[in-house]
Amino acid sequence: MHASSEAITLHLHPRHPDPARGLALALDLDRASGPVVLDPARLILVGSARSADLRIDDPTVSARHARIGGDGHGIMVEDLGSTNGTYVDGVRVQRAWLTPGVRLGLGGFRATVVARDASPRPRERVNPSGMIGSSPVFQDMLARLRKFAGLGQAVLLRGETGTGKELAARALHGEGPRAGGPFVAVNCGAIPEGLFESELFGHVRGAFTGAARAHVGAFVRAHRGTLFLDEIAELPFPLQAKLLRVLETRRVVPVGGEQEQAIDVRVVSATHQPIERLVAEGRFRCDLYHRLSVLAVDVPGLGERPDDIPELLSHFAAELAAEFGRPVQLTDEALRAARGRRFPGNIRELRNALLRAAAVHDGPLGPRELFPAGPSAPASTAGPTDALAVPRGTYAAMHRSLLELVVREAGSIRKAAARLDVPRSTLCAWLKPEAA
Ligand SMILES: Nc1ncnc2c1ncn2[C@@H]1O[C@H](COP(=O)(O)OP(=O)(O)OP(=O)(O)O)[C@@H](O)[C@H]1O
Repeated sequence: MHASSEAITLHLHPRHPDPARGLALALDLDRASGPVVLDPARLILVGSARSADLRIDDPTVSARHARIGGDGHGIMVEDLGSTNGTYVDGVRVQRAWLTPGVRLGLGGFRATVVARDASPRPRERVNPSGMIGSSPVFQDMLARLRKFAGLGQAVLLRGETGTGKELAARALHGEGPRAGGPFVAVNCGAIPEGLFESELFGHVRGAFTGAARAHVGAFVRAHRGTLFLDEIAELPFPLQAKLLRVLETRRVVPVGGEQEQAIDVRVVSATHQPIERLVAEGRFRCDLYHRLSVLAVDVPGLGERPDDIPELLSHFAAELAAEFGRPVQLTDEALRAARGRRFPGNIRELRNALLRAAAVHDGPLGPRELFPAGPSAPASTAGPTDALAVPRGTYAAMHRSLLELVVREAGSIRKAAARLDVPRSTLCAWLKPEAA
């Protein structure tokens, strides 16, 4: 997912600025020199360029990354077309007010906005990375994320498309000890097969035709931070072995190069595919799967937390109101209708429905404005979607399909192996296609 590649950039208004406090802000960069006071009467240029007023020496920060300054009402940050984006509480923004307590991200660099003269304090325990939702299933997931954030191990995020896996990855990064390091997101589903190696590990100049310049790979860019590998199931099979080697040796060699480079990276990966089934079918390496899923988090779809839908809609309405500079209101009827609807594209689909409605209609938005295509099948009619059909073929094929069924039922190969009382490696071997 793609907060970083979304077509729409929000002009976010995270909280209404309180002029009394909003004008007395400082930026806590976690430096020994203490927070940098933000002068409401002055615009400062923030970036990695030597000439920047506030220089941040970080490879993910652009030379002229953002501008921060007062406009008489409060202090704002404005992205200046940076490569890796400006984030407020985990949401990519073009422009946003800064208020005490918000987490400002410049590329992979993180800083906290604090009230001037206030000593930096840990953020109150609100949902991390601006993730909205109060339902028990969602709060359980957040509790898991918080617990895992402090650990160094790899995390696999599983969940349907649009459920917030990238936000969850950012939360793992932002709430953990690597928060000051870079967060680098790579969408494995969007990289042409021939470029994978170079994207992940980099290449030296002249490594292949067209490689006129050296390229720093994602692993090196994520050094001391987090590498988010989205759509990990799309990683071509031959690359899976290479990725495994890098994870085991903690060293990368750029394409065409000889020099190994040590890397210290936490890998968080995500998939909306039934990855255990892909492992069972021999399409995803079992050993890599185990490497990536030391810890796993299931990000619930909206179908599992319909009670959060009104809250999410109200949150997005407030964001859009700030962007459009006019109120965006939803009727109670619209909120009720949304709660009873299915959203296969989950939160992304929900937000886009509101965005479309708010762009077209000025007044309060009812069900008809929000869902002009008419009612969808109510949420409760969603039947079982992907029951595994066991083929009536050869004994070997049926045997494998039944094992796959056990893996899916159990939720992981490890659990399935425990249920069958066989070592994990044995189950992996049985599941290989050639074993059928
Ligand atoms: N809990 C949440 N609260 C507020 N906004 C959310 C939440 N979860 C997701 N979003 C928003 O929904 C959109 C989709 O989220 P995200 O890209 O993280 O999903 P994803 O699961 O990674 O999607 P994909 O599988 O398609 O890559 C984003 O705009 C994100 O900001």
